[in-house]
Amino acid sequence: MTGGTNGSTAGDVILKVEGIDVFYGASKILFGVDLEVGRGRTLALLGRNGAGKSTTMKAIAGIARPRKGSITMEGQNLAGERPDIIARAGIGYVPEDRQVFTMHSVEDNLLIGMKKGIRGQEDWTLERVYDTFPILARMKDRRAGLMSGGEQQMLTIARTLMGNPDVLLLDEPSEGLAPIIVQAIGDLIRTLRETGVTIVLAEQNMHFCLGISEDAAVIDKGHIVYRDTIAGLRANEEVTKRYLAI
Ligand SMILES: Nc1ncnc2c1ncn2[C@@H]1O[C@H](COP(=O)(O)OP(=O)(O)OP(=O)(O)O)[C@@H](O)[C@H]1O
Repeated sequence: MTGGTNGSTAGDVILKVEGIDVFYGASKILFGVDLEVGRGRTLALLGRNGAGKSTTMKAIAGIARPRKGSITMEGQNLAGERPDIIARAGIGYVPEDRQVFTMHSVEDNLLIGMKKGIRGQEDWTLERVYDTFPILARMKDRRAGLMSGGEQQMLTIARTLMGNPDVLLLDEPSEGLAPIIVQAIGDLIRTLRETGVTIVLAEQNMHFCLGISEDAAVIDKGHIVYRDTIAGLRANEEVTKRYLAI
């Protein structure tokens, strides 16, 4: 593993992944993955198609079970716990495949996601979500299944926020969306960062992460191969050429 001298996340670490191995059947997919996410920071987990980004996110969210290693949030070990326990510990997960309740209205989708945060905080209310996502306010009575991909992505993020997470996992939120929508999602993530939520953003596209994340980790064939600030990564042509599709 290589990385910049200033490391990735100085200071207070809220989420720590140490040495996790994940298998799908007999195939080993993650090999001792380590990540450190600083409180209130945004970490971009970058890598090519099939590198292991989604599997890492699923392991943190409790959907893929690590066979080895630990995942700690505020010192509590969550590796191998059920997804609902992990969500209750303050981790909000937005999967790649945007899971909205298609037969329900936008507002019902948001209400389904509503719960207090682990510290009892109720920072995200319907009102605040509609303020932050005006597009959802305009569509609140629409059936979620009738929304575009970008709108569904926004709704999935908003629904996850209604659970008042301390850490938000976003798995390729820009995937398959038109450039103008990708830009809107980028703006939204920038707005969310200002609220102090910690974000882990899995992405193939480093350029999307510039100006959104401070920290970067690169995964390749299930190994973390580089950790640094995103600025350090951007300046490292050898690493970006070798491991990222740029
Ligand atoms: N359910 C599964 N069963 C078996 N192998 C899987 C499964 N899901 C993913 N894989 C394999 O695990 C590896 C890592 O996949 P993963 O989805 O984590 O990569 P990724 O970096 O998120 O890529 P993508 O951008 O395609 O989502 C790939 O080789 C993939 O084929």
